[in-house]
Amino acid sequence: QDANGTSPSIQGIADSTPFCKMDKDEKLGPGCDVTIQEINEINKKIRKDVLGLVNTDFFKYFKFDPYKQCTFWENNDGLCFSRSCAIDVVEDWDKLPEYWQPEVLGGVENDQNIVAEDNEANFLNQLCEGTNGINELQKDRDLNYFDINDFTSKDAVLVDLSKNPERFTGYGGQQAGQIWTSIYGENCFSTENEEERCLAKDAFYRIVSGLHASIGTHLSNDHLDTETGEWGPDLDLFMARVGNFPERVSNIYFNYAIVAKALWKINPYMKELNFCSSYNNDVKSKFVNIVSRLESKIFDEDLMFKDDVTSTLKDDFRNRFKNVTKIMDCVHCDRCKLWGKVQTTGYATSLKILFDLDEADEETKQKVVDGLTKYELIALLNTFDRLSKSIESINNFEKMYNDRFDSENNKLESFFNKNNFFKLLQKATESIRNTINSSINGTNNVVVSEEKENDDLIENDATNFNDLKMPKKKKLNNSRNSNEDVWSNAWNAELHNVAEALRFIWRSYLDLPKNLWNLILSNSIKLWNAFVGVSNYIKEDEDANMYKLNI
Ligand SMILES: Cc1cc2nc3c(=O)[nH]c(=O)nc-3n(C[C@H](O)[C@H](O)[C@H](O)COP(=O)(O)OP(=O)(O)OC[C@H]3O[C@@H](n4cnc5c(N)ncnc54)[C@H](O)[C@@H]3O)c2cc1C
Repeated sequence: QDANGTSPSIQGIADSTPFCKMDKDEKLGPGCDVTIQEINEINKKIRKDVLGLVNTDFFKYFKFDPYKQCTFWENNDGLCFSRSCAIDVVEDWDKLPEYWQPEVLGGVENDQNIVAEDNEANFLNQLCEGTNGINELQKDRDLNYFDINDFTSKDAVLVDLSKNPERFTGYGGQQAGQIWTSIYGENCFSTENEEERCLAKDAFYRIVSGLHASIGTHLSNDHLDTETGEWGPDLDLFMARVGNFPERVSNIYFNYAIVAKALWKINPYMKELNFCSSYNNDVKSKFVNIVSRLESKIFDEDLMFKDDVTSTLKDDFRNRFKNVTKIMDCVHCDRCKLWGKVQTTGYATSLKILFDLDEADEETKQKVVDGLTKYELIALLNTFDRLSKSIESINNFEKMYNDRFDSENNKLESFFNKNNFFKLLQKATESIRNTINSSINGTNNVVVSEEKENDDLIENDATNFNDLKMPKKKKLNNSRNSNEDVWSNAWNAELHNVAEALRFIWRSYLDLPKNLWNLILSNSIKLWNAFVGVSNYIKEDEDANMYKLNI
């Protein structure tokens, strides 16, 4: 055992756990001057505010079109019939809080139909004081990494995200597999510059894999136990989907860095916009509180798409990511589609802010910041919350894993180190070996050896078996040496054998008259029976056991 009391074999197992394989003090990769440990610390500090923010009335509503056609393959008809796949849409406007009612919001007449017809876009715009807050949907589509039609469709619905949590839905199988394959398949860029392509490919893959792993973390963290009917974390599922793959865990942190940097980058402009202050002062302070904990070094977006040569690559990247957001239309499970849209739009917004907003250039500022829609902001914040929640869950799963690992180690240790079956078996084997040796060398050795084993057992396990009453140890006279014992035993045995033989002869002489008398009597009876004819009636040599009862 080492200084910590851990046996080398167990230490070896501990070193090879997936969590140990992750170096928490190593930087997350090129472009990220931050470690997993540092992100854990940041996340702990801001988690409460992030949660508070996504539950405010501004950030908890999202608009999307669940009926939009899948444009990537035909015959995409199919439905997820599980209740967990369904979404609850905001329909009953009367039940919304007073400040959500149309007459309070910008003097719209008390006519719910107007709100419905105008689409909720108008409704939400007024929530943030229209032009004073977030601008109308941006028409300049070139800069977008998502499909802007998602929010202009007349079939789009408004959903309260807090009432439709991202969790296990049961969606999976071939359809889900096809979606993931298509998404990963978008990671294919055409450029001569090998280095740029590698960086773009790597970033694209990490974003998609981080999204995939984050979804896997949520569905494992909020999983339905079909036996008890209760929702809760499933450690085995998490390990199978994410925990056993340090690379996937690291990609979640990478995505956290990307979205955090995008938030950091728009922070100065949020102040300018006097963001939604008229409806909820708390929102702004929470936002500022979160962003003030983030640092610029968390992600260096300048490493990618550095010069003009890369602008084609950037366009390619943008179009391919836009495809990822559109592939979400092919998802059969509405709940998964909703969160898929929220998060891909959140990443799309981050990429736009990171790669197209040049703080030194007023024109890009106009294009990017002033053009941000509230849906992008809602998606951005909610995506950050999803990642923040994933990181919280990963830390929680790590604790669960270590607790289980420790308790299994303890069991393993006590299994091998205490007086368990295998130890007793080992002792029994030694004892048998000694017995065999003793029977070859002499009988007393067996006794001595067994006694010694008993003594050892009692002494070694005195602490473990205090409650057990063991028989008193026999004290043996060990003064004679073993050779003397052998000869004296042999002599005594021989004497004993001779005495027994003499006793047998003497006993035979004593019994002779009685035996002679019995013999004469038995033969006389036989003769008499023959004389009177009984011998024909009973066959004496017949086995008595052969008689049968004929009842
Ligand atoms: C957009 C979308 C949203 C979804 N949302 C939900 C949801 O909210 N709730 C829910 O219960 N299910 C959701 N699903 C389904 C879920 O993601 C899985 O597809 C499903 O649980 C089946 O999992 P699986 O083990 O078959 O492998 P999948 O997760 O489907 O993965 C397929 C293959 O991809 C590889 N892979 C897995 N994870 C990664 C990773 N992080 N990085 C790189 N490669 C990886 C593995 O080789 C794996 O075999 C969603 C699916 C999609 C496409």
